[in-house]
Amino acid sequence: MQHGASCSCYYEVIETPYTKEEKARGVAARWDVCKGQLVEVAHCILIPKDQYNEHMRHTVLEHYLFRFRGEMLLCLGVGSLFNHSRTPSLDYRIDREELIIRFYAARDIRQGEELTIFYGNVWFDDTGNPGNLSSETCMHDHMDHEDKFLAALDA
Ligand SMILES: C[S@@+](CC[C@H](N)C(=O)[O-])C[C@H]1O[C@@H](n2cnc3c(N)ncnc32)[C@H](O)[C@@H]1O
Repeated sequence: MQHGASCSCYYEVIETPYTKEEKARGVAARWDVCKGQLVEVAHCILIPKDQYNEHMRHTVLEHYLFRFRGEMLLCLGVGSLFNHSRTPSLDYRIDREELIIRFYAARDIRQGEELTIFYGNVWFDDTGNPGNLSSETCMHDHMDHEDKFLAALDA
């Protein structure tokens, strides 16, 4: 079921009953998307390290931050609503200078399919159960992710 007004973009926000938020959402493709297609350009807010350590890591936002080379980014818009999958339909690249995350189709995606990203190995097992999260570990661990993405595009 769609939430809110529709738009001309590639996605729509959907309900995801398998996630446990009070209002559980994810993102789905509004139509077929080809591998490599740029799906979303999301602007981010850089979280100063001291503010992250003293405040944000103790809040729900800890579950929404992207870590990039030791820094924390809060991704605006639907960039914060992509759920995790071990076989994600999206990959992403972080532009630290512009504070932008670009999300690309990691493979051909069918209309209605959920748009997911890979959060990193610590978060969920294949059944969606919480993984071995430590308070030091943040949601989207970008380390060595770009190589994987570029390899996928070249395949
Ligand atoms: C970045 S948010 C994703 C959007 C979130 N579903 C929402 O409605 O706000 C990350 C949170 O979504 C949930 N989540 C994401 N992927 C999941 C999955 N594969 N299985 C279960 N919960 C998931 C977890 O609660 C996680 O803390």
